[in-house]
Amino acid sequence: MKREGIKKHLALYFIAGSQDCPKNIEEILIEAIEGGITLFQFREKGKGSLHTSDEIEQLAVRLLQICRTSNIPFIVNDDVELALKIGADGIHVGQDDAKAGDIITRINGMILGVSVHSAEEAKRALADGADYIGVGPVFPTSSKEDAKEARGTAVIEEIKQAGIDIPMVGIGGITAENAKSVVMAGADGVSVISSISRSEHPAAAARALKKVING
Ligand SMILES: Cc1ncc(COP(=O)(O)OP(=O)(O)O)c(N)n1
Ligand SMILES: Cc1ncsc1CCOP(=O)(O)O
Ligand SMILES: [Mg+2]
Repeated sequence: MKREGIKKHLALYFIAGSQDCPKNIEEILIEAIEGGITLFQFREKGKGSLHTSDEIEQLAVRLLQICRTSNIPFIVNDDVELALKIGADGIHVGQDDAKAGDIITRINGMILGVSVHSAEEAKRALADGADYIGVGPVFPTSSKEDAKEARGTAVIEEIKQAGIDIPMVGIGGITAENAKSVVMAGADGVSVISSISRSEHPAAAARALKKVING
């Protein structure tokens, strides 16, 4: 699945690691899938995350199995080796991670996502072979300790206006209340952590987001 094929999966892109989940992450993922998420990223990092590589790999495999039974593509954040080892569907890297241009030859057609914060970075991600970009933080977030300043939908609009043709999601502080503005600005979908993972009812939270995005 490359650029055009990925667009439909970007509609509601759920990201989580155990640190984001007040209850069992597997239960939350199952409920999020019930609610209609279209893509999942395993992002085990930051305060409260698992420590050992064995624990992380075992959790990744369990979550991958859940996604496989529902045909939800499974993306690994940051860790190219883990993505390759467990046979993930894709890898997501940021500007401070392994460089997209360097890993593209190693990932054998896996989906490649890249985080960008400007039109310039979006242009480079496209040239490096990224299948999609994550743009943000759009709104302030508490889920990423080293998040950059939130820039609203301005960067999404800049990328669209510059004619950089690459599938994209907005990320950071997105809720059912503000998701529409992200899609209206030109994103193909939204990526969320806490709106789903910290909801008392993850399925209902995903459903509410989906309704706004599709509506
Ligand atoms: C879809 C999506 N967009 C952006 C990010 C952020 O990636 P990065 O800047 O590398 O930060 P970390 O998530 O690694 O802390 C993402 N993970 N997913
Ligand atoms: C991983 C990441 N990258 C930019 S903001 C962010 C965190 C998004 O989490 P939330 O949806 O809870 O604001
Ligand atoms: Mg990263």
